[in-house]
Amino acid sequence: MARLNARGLTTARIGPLELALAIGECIGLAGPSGSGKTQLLRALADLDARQGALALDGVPADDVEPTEWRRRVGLLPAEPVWWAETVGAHFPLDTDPPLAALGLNRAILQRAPSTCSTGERQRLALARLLARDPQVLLLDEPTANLDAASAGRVVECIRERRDTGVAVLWVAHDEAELGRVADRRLTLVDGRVETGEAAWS
Ligand SMILES: Nc1ncnc2c1ncn2[C@@H]1O[C@H](COP(=O)(O)OP(=O)(O)OP(=O)(O)O)[C@@H](O)[C@H]1O
Repeated sequence: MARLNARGLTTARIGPLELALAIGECIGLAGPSGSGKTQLLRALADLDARQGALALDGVPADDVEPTEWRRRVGLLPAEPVWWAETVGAHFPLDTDPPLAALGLNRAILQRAPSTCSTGERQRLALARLLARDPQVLLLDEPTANLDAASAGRVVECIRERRDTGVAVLWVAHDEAELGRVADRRLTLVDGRVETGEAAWS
């Protein structure tokens, strides 16, 4: 059974398309700018109006509270939003976010988000997402603002989650990065899945 399954998924800008993301699988999603990658992630996270069927571990999205669906199917946007005064206020209570694994010091939790660098905020947004323990990770260019060392930490962190059964959909423009992280790759063109390749190295 697929961890995340989409059938006939259609929004104003994508589809209809089929997608099956297996337990412990990382699919790399490529495609030209404007092809609909972000829109696909948003549709899977149930953030936009859509048609078609979505299911998580066989349970239809319509049978799951939208907030619970979004906790289980976690989206890391390309431009994460910060609303509270301190970084720490964005983290759920009683959780242990993987800050050290992402090269971040706990002291950063006391700071205002605006005082953090773009790359720090990108990793903090990932830590915030992982702290909620999603079963599916939808990652929109998660290493776009990072140096090689930080990007490597992100890759390791996501691999560890994948190895525990989390399913990952990883959007990137960098073919080499997708080659490193993805079990297989899909390409989106004009909102439709154009190619699916067999397993990468
Ligand atoms: N709210 C909106 N109103 C009108 N058009 C939109 C809206 N949101 C997205 N689009 C359009 O939908 C298309 C797909 O956008 P999307 O952000 O999914 O592309 P993408 O593949 O993620 O691109 P990139 O690689 O540049 O991030 C684009 O042409 C975009 O301009």
